[in-house]
Amino acid sequence: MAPELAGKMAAKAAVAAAKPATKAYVTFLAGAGDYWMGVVGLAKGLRKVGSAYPLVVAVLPDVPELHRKILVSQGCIVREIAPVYPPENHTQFAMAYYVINYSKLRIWEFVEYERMVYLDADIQVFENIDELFDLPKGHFYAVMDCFCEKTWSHTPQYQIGYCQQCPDKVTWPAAEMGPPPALYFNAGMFVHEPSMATAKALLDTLRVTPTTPFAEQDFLNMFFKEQYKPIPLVYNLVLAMLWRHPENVQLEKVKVVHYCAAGSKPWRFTGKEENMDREDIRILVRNWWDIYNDDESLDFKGLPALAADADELEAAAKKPLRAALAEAGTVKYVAAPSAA
Ligand SMILES: O=c1ccn([C@@H]2O[C@H](COP(=O)(O)OP(=O)(O)O[C@H]3O[C@H](CO)[C@H](O)[C@H](O)[C@H]3O)[C@@H](O)[C@H]2O)c(=O)[nH]1
Ligand SMILES: O[C@H]1[C@H](O)[C@@H](O)[C@H](O)[C@@H](O)[C@H]1O
Ligand SMILES: [Mn+2]
Repeated sequence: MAPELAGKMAAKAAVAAAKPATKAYVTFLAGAGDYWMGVVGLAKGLRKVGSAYPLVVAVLPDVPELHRKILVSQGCIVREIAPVYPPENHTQFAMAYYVINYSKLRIWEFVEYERMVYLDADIQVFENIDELFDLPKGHFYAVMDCFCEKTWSHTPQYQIGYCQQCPDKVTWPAAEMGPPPALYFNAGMFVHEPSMATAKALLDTLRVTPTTPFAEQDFLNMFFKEQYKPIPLVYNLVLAMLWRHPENVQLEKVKVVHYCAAGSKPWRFTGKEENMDREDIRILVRNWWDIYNDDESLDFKGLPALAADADELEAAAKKPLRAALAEAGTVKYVAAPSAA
């Protein structure tokens, strides 16, 4: 190659490398509680599977400085967002719940990214899912939910035993109840395209939409009804699928696990809640910890002053799990590597 051309190409490559990524994973963090551990686990999981894109963490103002520093030390891009309040005149006792969940809508404002894959902090990625960034644009991609858990008892679906995961088991009684409900996704994982126009439309619509039990999840389902395209459940295994629809699950093919069933958050797992004593659940929780405890990667390196505090936080958060595993006697607990 002519040296001139090679030089030009090298210059072009340097410009491309210097350009900020236009694709990124994004998660969301609220409060001073222990969800930061979920974000750390997720950041490590994404790194472990060799994701080519960074993890942006949208944080509410109430996330303590220490937690933000831990996330930065894990390679995350921390972005503060303004809280989104639910429409006026709605149940005050549930205010915190709604503020937390509706604030997720701010991620449409991250317009420096053309495409993002949103993942809840209670999600772990066990295989590379970068291919999701290449899906055709113009749609909203997410995995279909399951209606069989008690959390759904307020819905007609649950009351008649209908679930979109097995629509032939109990067929929808269209004669009495009208057309079946639209396909409904779990909002713990989705692929979206940030846009100020969409962000504005979301907030404007929210202002005139009554709150509902599944907060932003119900809202997004309503808002993106026409654009929604289901993707295979390997991209968001809602744990209840394991006992509600085992015939639909091939666990060895699952790439993304969503620890959303009651009592399943790995960092506060006790194994005592319903279904949590299952072997598959215990293994999935252990797999999450294996990634969380993996110190091959960034693991608080370079922030020695903060490490002591981080250790204290981790030790406190791990107590229930250690006790549960010791009790069960099935899993050998491996202490977290030293943060120093
Ligand atoms: O104190 C909290 C609570 C929640 N979160 C963030 O909000 C996300 C959603 O909360 P959960 O994961 O606890 O909720 P679930 O997965 O159990 O519930 C489901 O319903 C919710 C609304 O009811 C959301 O739609 C959520 O994405 C969906 O999977 C968390 O992952 C986390 O990213 C925090 O940071 N701090
Ligand atoms: O189906 C799931 C499940 O029932 C969870 O417990 C609930 O938190 C989610 O919002 C829902 O989508
Ligand atoms: Mn979740």
